[in-house]
Amino acid sequence: CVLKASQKRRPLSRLLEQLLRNLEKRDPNQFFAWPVNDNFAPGYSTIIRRPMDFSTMKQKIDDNEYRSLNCFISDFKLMCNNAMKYNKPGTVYHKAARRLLHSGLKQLTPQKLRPLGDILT
Ligand SMILES: CC(=O)c1cc(-c2ccccc2)c2ncccn12
Repeated sequence: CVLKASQKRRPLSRLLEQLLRNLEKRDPNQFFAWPVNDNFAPGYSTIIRRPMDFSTMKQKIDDNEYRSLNCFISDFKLMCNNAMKYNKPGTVYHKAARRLLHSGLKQLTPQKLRPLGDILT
């Protein structure tokens, strides 16, 4: 069937969804899939002022809240840095965040993204 204009995905949204799926694959334990719950992480909401997780990023894509790739990358970095702030070095979550940040950013370099063409300009 023909997609109505309202259903047509914006090129940037399609790209961000693809990048998000790629980043989620690097979180096999799904530590970053959902907002961190204070019941699992005592005091989390007082220590971390701007929580972020993959489900929230997905919702922001669907709500067209990302005006650019850089805003998307900022939320990804925020999510990883929150985990490295709240969790002590050496913990499974701190290590997973560091690894996710480094491997994720390698996928988001201009060299990797250039083939996607002028969609990013
Ligand atoms: C990302 C993060 O900081 C995190 C994820 C989790 C988490 C726990 C269970 C299932 C999914 C994520 C968590 N638990 C305790 C302390 C911190 N965390």
